[in-house]
Amino acid sequence: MISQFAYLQYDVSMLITAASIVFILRYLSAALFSPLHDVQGPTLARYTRLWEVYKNWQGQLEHVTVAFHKQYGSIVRLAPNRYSISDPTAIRTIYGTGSKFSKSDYYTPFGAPLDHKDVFSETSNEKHASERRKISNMYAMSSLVSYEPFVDKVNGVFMAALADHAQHRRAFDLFTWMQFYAFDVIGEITIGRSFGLLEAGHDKDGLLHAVHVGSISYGSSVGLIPEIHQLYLWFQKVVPINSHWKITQRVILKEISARLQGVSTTDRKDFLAKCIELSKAGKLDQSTINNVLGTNIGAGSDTTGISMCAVIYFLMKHPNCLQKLRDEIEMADRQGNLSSPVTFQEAQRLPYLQATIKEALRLHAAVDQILSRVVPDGGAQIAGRHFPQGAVVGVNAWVIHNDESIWGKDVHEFRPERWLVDKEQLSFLEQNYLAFGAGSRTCIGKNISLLEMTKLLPQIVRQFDFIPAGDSQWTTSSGWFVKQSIQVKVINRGREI
Ligand code: HEM
Repeated sequence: MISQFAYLQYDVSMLITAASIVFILRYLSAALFSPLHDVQGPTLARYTRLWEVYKNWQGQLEHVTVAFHKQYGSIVRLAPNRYSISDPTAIRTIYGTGSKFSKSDYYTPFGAPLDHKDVFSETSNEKHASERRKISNMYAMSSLVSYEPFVDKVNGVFMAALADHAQHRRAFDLFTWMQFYAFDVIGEITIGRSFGLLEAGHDKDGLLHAVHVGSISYGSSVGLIPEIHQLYLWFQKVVPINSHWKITQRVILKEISARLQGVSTTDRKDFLAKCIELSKAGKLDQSTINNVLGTNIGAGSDTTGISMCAVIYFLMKHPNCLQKLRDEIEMADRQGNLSSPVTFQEAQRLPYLQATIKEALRLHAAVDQILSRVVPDGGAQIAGRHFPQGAVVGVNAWVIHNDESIWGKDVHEFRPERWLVDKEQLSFLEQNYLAFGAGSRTCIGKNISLLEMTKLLPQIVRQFDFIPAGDSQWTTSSGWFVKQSIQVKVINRGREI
């Protein structure tokens, strides 16, 4: 009996050793004999995806990627089969019209754990195109007018919160409050009610935490080893855990059911109302509705919060730009070109405001990683070399926005004026601007975020001065989104639009 057990132990250890050798040999041969074996990057990234997972966990991947491009040139290896490209021509090749590159399975863990994927996490180009067609009208410029009253309402609450901070000379974290603002607006626009974060002054229902942990942190790390996601989904079926995704779903399902039963207001033209209308016309099914509402909350809140925080931060650090913006707003007001509150249409006619937003997002793009895509059948020529099909490639906004050959010697300076150029030069800059992504997978919610930013900023900069309440430099931490942290105070200038 004892000797049989010893044999069994021997067999098992032999098996483990053999499996490990096969595993290591597979990795080594892939690293040494791949047609891309000579692409440079951190040594560990040649053999394992864990290097990028570790860097993502450390929260500075955008800076690390920029630094590696400086060291190694236009192609940098991030993992055995993942490459960051800094050559501007790659933007058209990878994301341009008619491109056959598809999203890599990095995106899958960001989506709902359902067979029916949302537009953000769907990897098939065909399925994505059909899903996006069904919902795009709700995000179109023509739909924005119906969302304006919701933005105005939350803007009012936000201005009151700032006035209260000013009156009590209270220091607060700028990003956190911009995040409260952005979540409250997206709540109003999407499900018909604000999440009440500005009024509460804290993440009262744990929604921000749930989105951060369940979608962003989870997606950005598990996306780098997506096989884990399949295991997690299987595990969830066996052990019914209270996942963070379920927390956001509960909020959404509660609102849908209230609306269908006529408990909540039905005369609003928000996303929920539009989805129900489309569903009654047989154009949307239940899971698409859940996906639309969930994606708005997951993809449309932190991004806008980060971007608003960036605009205010850079204006605070550049009083001359702040003054130019104020002059533009006051001039428009004197000429009778600004209503109270400022309409989206009026804000679009404020060129310095538009330039300021673009410049802030250039220097601080919300997303820290490459927008990864899979090289299609037949391979592709990118940045002067052939990539075989199946290789994962992408351009990182932080890298391209730091490229001196595009933006000039003052690439690191905050200078909104760089956007106030003739049509041809502007179109060149915009082709190299990735804050909202590019091509068929470009941000569907861009106009909504611009609606929020361009309406709120004139009000804020006119009425308040922001000053650092401690360290004047923010700190940042990334993991798909690059979130900031800085304590500020506001001073009420006593002027209102
Ligand atoms: C300033 C705010 C925003 C920024 C910086 C931003 C950034 C981005 C970026 C970079 C992408 C492309 C991702 C990729 O290719 O991998 C994207 C896609 C997306 N964004 Fe935004 N976003 C913002 C606001 C919003 C809002 C307000 C919504 C919804 C209300 C939204 C919903 C989406 C969706 C659904 C996609 C996927 C589109 C597709 O694949 O067809 N975003 N966003």
